[in-house]
Amino acid sequence: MTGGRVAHGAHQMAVLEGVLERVTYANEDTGYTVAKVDNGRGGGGELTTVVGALLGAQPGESLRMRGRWGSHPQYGRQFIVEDYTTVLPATVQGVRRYLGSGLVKGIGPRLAERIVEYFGVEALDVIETTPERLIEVPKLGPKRTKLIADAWEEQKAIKEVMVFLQGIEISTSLAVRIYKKYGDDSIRVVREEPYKLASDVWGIGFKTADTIARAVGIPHDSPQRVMAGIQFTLSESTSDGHCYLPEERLIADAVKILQVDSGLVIECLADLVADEGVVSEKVPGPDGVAVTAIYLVPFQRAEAALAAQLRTLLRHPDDRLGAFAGVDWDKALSWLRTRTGADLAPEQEAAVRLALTRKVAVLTGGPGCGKSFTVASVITLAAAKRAKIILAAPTGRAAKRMTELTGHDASTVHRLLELKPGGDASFDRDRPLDCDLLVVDEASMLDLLLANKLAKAVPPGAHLLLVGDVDQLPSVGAGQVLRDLLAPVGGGAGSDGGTGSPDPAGFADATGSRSVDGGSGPLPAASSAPSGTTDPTGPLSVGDDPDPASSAVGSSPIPSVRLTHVFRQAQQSGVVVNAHRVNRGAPIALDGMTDFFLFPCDDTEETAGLTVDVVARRIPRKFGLDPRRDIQVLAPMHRGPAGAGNLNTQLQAALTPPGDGVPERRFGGRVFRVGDKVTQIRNNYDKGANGVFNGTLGVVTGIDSDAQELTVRTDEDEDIAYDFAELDELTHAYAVTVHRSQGSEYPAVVIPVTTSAWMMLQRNLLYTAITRAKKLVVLVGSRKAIAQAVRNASAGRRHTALAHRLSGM
Ligand SMILES: Nc1ncnc2c1ncn2[C@@H]1O[C@H](COP(=O)(O)OP(=O)(O)OP(=O)(O)O)[C@@H](O)[C@H]1O
Repeated sequence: MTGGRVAHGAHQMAVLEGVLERVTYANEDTGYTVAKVDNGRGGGGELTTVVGALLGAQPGESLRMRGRWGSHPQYGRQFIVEDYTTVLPATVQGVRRYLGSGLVKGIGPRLAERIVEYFGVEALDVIETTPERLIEVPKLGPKRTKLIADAWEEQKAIKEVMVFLQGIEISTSLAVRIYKKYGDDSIRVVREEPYKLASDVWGIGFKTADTIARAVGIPHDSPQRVMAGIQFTLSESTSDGHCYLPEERLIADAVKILQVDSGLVIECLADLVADEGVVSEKVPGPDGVAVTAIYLVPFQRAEAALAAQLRTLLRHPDDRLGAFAGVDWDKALSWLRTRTGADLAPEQEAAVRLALTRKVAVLTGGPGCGKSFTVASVITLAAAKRAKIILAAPTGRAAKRMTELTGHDASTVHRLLELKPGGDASFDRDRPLDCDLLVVDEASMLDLLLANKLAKAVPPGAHLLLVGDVDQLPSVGAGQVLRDLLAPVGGGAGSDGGTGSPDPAGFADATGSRSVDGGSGPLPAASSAPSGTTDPTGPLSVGDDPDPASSAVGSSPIPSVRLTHVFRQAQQSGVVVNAHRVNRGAPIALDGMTDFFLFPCDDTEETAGLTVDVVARRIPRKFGLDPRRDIQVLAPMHRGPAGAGNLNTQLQAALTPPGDGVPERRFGGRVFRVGDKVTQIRNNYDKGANGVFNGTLGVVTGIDSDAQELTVRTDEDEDIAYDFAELDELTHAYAVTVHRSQGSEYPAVVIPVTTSAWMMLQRNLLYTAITRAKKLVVLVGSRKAIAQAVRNASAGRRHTALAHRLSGM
């Protein structure tokens, strides 16, 4: 079959068969691939160049490609592939390559060699019809024989589905996923309900489902298509951070995406609302005028539930930190001073009191303002009262940092709640967490869905303290929870500082053996209540703050404090100073800085090259930092010459180049090598002890072609195995986008800023990037672009109604 016959058909369509020898280039976005095929011509191993959509084909596979011959001005004669199928090879050489390519789990190149040596060209036949004979191969044990037989059976079952799916141009890895999801029902689902794939199968979105639907003959204006398209439009908008879309905007966007009449969209939208496929609700829009908001169901439920739960928590009559209701704060704080060795600033003091006396509270502030110090103080006081404390953060890195700063164990929110595939959590309203105080750091990263799950799991009577910097980029997922919690209602000024009247009760001794019963004392938190309130748990709408020290966040329904004072130590840091300058719109200061640099460069491509040089040579030389471990490139965008994608390619070439004995594995347009810095790009609940989550960083430590596995040692020191077919869950992480870096800190941060990223040049983006650095920031790029970013404070507004729902509390 690999005889290299070339048959010319009508319209110059030709068929080429041969073994895929190697992939020269593959664009993972478009699937465009350039590869070399051995079609048996020229004897001396001369290879034919083929180009086209070959994504998913692996070296070693025998391909039957349809297409036409063409000629490239530079590369000469080549075969342009229209479509292809995988065929079984018929020569010893082909069988060896096929078996050794990793297609069959349990067989790697060496074992393939041995099997083919023994059975010759019959090897595939033997595996197919009498797999038990494999045991005849020297040193092949019964266990391995069985493994191979099973893997082959699975392959066979998948094959029929594959043939069908490949016929409609679905890549092998997607076909495997479709098969895993629906099994023998796969062909029916694909034929009759292709849009179901978009919601059921990771890696298939509306666009792919739409292509499949077209291929199986679903009409362009079928209601199935339009409804799926409306939901897709909403789900796209949630990726932009919106929780809902105003009806008119949804219709306009859906018309554009679907290319159908608005009348049809309006009709199908009405049906969707009636079928509860989406929720329609009147809410106040950005300028206060009511709009009809259309939500995907989970987002509307989450928004309503989160507001309701915060209200329940805030108002609940029980108080698990009731001891603090009657505490003598002077005593408590002076005791605290003996433990920490420093006085709290007045605004920090206000925050500490708020956290311990109000059941829901928010602490915000920029770098160097002492958020961590304040949190540590809250924890120290609560621990002295033997409170059960839980600490968590949205990312593993943030949790690790919280542990370091407080000396108490912190976990990720995902692990804390034991989130499972599909999004269910072990802990929720029916089975709340066992704690008196839950502190969540980096709360700006909490998206609506996660915040809702978190709030649900807080036991009534416990305290929830959310800590974060509201000026950071909002969460990657939909919503802007922290910002909404701080949103002022009405025109009221001042935040509430939670100041309380002194209580005669003394603070617990250092051992915490004596607990203070505050039940009979006045409730300090009520200080900000409108006078005359009788609600023992304090008011829900907070009035002016009598404490001048805490700066105004505005009168939000959720008690909050914003720290504004930058501590002296932090003022020495160029990173902190410039973060604050950027945040208030002042130009970046470089004079005399020893930890903040700019390498000016106006050309985008040169900026990329310079960035690589800074990471691979300049910083390591001057600061002795390790380019992989200590330095992180944070790019405003993924695309473009100075985007994270291209920088990853260049940084990989500089830091982890190909070499003899460096194992590698190609997937799509990427090559993974041992030593590569990588990151997980989806939540996978099946991996590791408790799942591996989007954003987890790691290093590739092994590539095993027999087991068809690549191993990654994560930042959390866990070894995670990836089947070769799962490598689309990983991407290189030498450079990541600023959005992906949220909640992480790195010793050194390098930020390429070019005018070509103009759309992304926003103040909170640059601010977020700078604040990720612990010791060193190097900007590379255009002064103009940097100035533009600093000026542009118009952070895109997100459509959410959480603030509105909270204001109704
Ligand atoms: N009350 C205080 N008295 C003296 N120094 C303080 C006080 N509070 C904070 N600091 C110091 O100021 C610096 C910044 O504090 P911290 O790290 O807590 O702030 P932060 O940058 O806001 O925290 P994070 O960004 O981790 O939330 C630290 O060196 C800290 O020790």
